[in-house]
Amino acid sequence: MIGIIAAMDSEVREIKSVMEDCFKITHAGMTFFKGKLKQKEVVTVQCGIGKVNAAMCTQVLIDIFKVKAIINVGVAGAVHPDLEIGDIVISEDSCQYDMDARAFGHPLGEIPNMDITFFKADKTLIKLAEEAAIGLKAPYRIGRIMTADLGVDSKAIKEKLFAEFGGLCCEMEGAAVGQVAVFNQVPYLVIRSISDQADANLSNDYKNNLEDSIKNGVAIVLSMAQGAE
Ligand SMILES: C[C@H]1O[C@@H](n2cnc3c(N)ncnc32)[C@H](O)[C@@H]1O
Repeated sequence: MIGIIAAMDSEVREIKSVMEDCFKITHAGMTFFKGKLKQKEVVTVQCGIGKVNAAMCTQVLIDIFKVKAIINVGVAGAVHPDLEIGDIVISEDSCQYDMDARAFGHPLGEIPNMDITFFKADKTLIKLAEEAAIGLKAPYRIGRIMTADLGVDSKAIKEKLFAEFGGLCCEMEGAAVGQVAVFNQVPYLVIRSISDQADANLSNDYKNNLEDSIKNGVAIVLSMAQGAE
């Protein structure tokens, strides 16, 4: 069983529309759709926006649904200067850049007393996603995804983030899924499609590109399901 987590309703709707034998289970206020995607057993869920929602949802997928791998799909703001709207970012790892315990002597982004800043994604899932992107001729990059409970709409913030962490894009769930998955030793991957440039045009970009960007990300997940053993 593979868990697919998305923050938003339209992402789940896209995936659900191609699932078979689908039924609904509600847990912790979230609706899980269990069924088959290209013959693979999957459970798809809308976790809502933000790190706490994403973390809660990931733990439920692991404990209740016993998933063997987790894919978080969604949209993100571009941080790497060469990324364009619609491009795909595949996580090599992820970090929580709003974890700031520097006042207690810990580096920015490090989870205090746990000695970890970057949550490594699963190599096999990375390869599957890359093959899917190549197959779909979708422009993609593999690299770091940066997560916080913050919508980034400033060139200054994104430049600071790039300098500090070298991440490709910013969003609000990936590294929360990453932390829970890594601590539970469950393979995970984040796939993001760029919906905006994380700058002052955020609200316009986001509104105009959301639906197309969502489709790009979901297409990768569907193609991965097709290709996986
Ligand atoms: C608002 C939703 O879209 C993603 N998202 C898309 N663009 C950005 C951005 N510039 N900053 C933060 N999150 C973003 C988040 O992950 C969240 O789920």
